[in-house]
Amino acid sequence: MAQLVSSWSNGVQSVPEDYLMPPEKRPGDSVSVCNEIPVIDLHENLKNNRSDIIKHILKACQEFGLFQVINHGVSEKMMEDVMVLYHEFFNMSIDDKLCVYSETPLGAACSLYPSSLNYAKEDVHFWRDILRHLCHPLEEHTPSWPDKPSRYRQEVGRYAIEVRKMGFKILDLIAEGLGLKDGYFNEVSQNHTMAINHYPPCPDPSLAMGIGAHRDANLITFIQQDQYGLQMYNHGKWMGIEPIPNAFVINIGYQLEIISNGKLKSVEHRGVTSSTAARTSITTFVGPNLDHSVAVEPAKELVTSTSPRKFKSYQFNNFIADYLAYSKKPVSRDGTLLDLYRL
Ligand SMILES: O=C(O)CCC(=O)C(=O)O
Ligand SMILES: [Fe+2]
Repeated sequence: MAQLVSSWSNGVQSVPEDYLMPPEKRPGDSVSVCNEIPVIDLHENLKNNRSDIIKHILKACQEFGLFQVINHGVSEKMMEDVMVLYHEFFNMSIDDKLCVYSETPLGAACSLYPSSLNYAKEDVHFWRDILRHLCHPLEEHTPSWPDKPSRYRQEVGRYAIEVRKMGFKILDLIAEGLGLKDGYFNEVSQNHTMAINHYPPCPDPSLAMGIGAHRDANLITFIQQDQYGLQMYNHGKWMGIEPIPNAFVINIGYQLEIISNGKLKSVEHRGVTSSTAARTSITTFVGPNLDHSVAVEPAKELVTSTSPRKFKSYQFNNFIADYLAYSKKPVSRDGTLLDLYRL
């Protein structure tokens, strides 16, 4: 239990040695918030011009691999309530958190753990705690979820349903933009996992990381954030993502890059800490299940004589094994995990 950052960091005056990032992995010079990252108003655009919004989304996925959406259909009240619920959750006593704490979170239906799935083998830890659980099918998974605060299962269950609906709506817009049929991504979207990150205030944010540079292994990710801290790497530099109340940040994962035959780009991103404010991000990962039996590969419709196939076919569980092995390697901008899958 002592490993949860939220259980020992309150009042700590300096960053403990096993949280000191090596210089090349530290946040570096001050990063400014980027105003060019598209903020797409789904309500206005869908009402007035569906084809414009599709173009807008595709352009964002090609240029940045990331965009924000507002008026997305998930109720603002629900988003606010769930954020308050998670503040309460991470402020609960250690004893209350123990019910879901796990030192071996990999493969668990629900667990609360520090840093990453790899804590025991890490040289340096990240300055965060994570509550992670499966969400689909809902009835199957809610019994494994926390039962404190007492409204947890009901409120988060409703939130998961709404975010899933929004997710499919956005995936259908992306499918249409790529020239794929409605519902094209349904089969590779059966895994719906929520990971709620909590980054307590850190005595020296220049020396630690909330989460290191990475790309997401899944198809697409939806993030609700309450404070600044998320950054993406683009055009040779790190850029901050502005926290917009009631918006979702949407970022493209490796599977969407591969299935789109490289037309959409996965985005490298990371999270920094603050010395004054705790940060909570409610992350929803959508992608294939680990036991997804059909090979993942570029959509046949996107492979043509002018756009030859770029990636091999593979089983998703093998990809995840490579992803976990790769994430332990030193950061290098010369290549990505995708090089292993390129033809
Ligand atoms: O905290 C965030 O905003 C991002 C977290 C993240 O990138 C992840 O959990 O994969
Ligand atoms: Fe991520």
